Amino acid sequence: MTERSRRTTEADYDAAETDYVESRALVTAEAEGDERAVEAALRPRSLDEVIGQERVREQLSLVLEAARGRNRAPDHVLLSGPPGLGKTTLAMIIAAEMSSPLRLTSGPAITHAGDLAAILSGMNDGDVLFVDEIHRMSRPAEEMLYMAMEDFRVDVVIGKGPGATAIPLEIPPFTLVGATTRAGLLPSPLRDRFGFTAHLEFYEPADLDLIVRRSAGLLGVTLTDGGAGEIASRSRGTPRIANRLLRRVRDYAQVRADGTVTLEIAHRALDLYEVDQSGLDRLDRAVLDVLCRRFGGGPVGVSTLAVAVGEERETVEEVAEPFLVRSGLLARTPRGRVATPAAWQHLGLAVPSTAAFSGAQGVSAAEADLFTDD
Ligand SMILES: Nc1ncnc2c1ncn2[C@@H]1O[C@H](COP(=O)(O)OP(=O)(O)OP(=O)(O)O)[C@@H](O)[C@H]1O
Repeated sequence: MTERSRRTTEADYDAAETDYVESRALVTAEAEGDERAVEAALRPRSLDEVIGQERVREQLSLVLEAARGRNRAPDHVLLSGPPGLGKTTLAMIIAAEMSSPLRLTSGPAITHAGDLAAILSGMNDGDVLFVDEIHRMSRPAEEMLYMAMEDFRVDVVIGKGPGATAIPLEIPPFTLVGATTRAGLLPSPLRDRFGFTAHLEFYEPADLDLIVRRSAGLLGVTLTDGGAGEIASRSRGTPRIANRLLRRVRDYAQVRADGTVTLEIAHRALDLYEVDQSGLDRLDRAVLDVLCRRFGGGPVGVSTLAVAVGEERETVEEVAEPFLVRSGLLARTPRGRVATPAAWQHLGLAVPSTAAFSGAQGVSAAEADLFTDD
């Protein structure tokens, strides 16, 4: 295991432990101004506390209950979906519901097969291993994982070339929970080894409303119906954003008003933070702006778009794009990303009669990338 991955794993593990061992340390966390700790304290702890995602919740509850009944580790679970929808939360809940320790790591931290072997060799019967961003694991580690998932065994290769020897290493039965924002990037041998796959969808405003109210309760924030609704409707279907906006609106209410989050206060605060009525933030608007004003509505490749807005391709692709597509403002086509008529209207621009969107067929991000040059 490399020093970097050891540090990542241990730090993550410590963070998970802290989440679970300590009670909801909101007061302390808040006093220390630690936003990450506040976020951790807002996480639902059991499936019953999870709001929305009914189908995933029901399916997962069945998988876990059956495993508990058989007194066996549940099948490996793959969670996919855009950031902030609750993948880490669900991984923690799986471990908690199985009363099993949780180990956390991430794909980018596993740079060598040896890193993975070191993690796996420290596992105990029934442990849950959470690998975030599993699509970013190195190829040799990925191949080692196939065998570990299926046979609970890995071959650790010692040495190089003709003198190399493979030492088999038995691993106690464990449950792998993989999370990915890009399920399409997972090679099918890996995808097929997950016994249960759940795709998390963006949340409906009514669910976000409940999430905002629950978090406000935990944070001790007084909030009116209008205030909750306004935050929910600007949260881009994402609980993490709902919680973040709630914290910013709370700051505004505390400093500029009497502390109560009303519709008016939420409205003013979110305008100040440049989150518009549809929940689009600066990056979303920058993507649409560049697409319409600089590239005439597209089609344009995602890498070009990312350079034009000064962001990483992954950020545009994984953070901005899914919400823009879902909002009907952007389409992925075989020739590149295209602004829809609604995007022009959203920016207050006239829809050009020659808009590239006419007749555009929406395709998945992976398909769109097959055709574009970036
Ligand atoms: N269903 C839910 N009900 C209530 N709160 C939720 C729910 N899902 C997520 N949250 C809240 O949203 C925050 C973000 O969730 P989480 O970290 O699990 O997302 P994620 O999908 O793992 O994101 P990333 O991929 O960026 O790590 C959590 O702190 C949690 O409080």
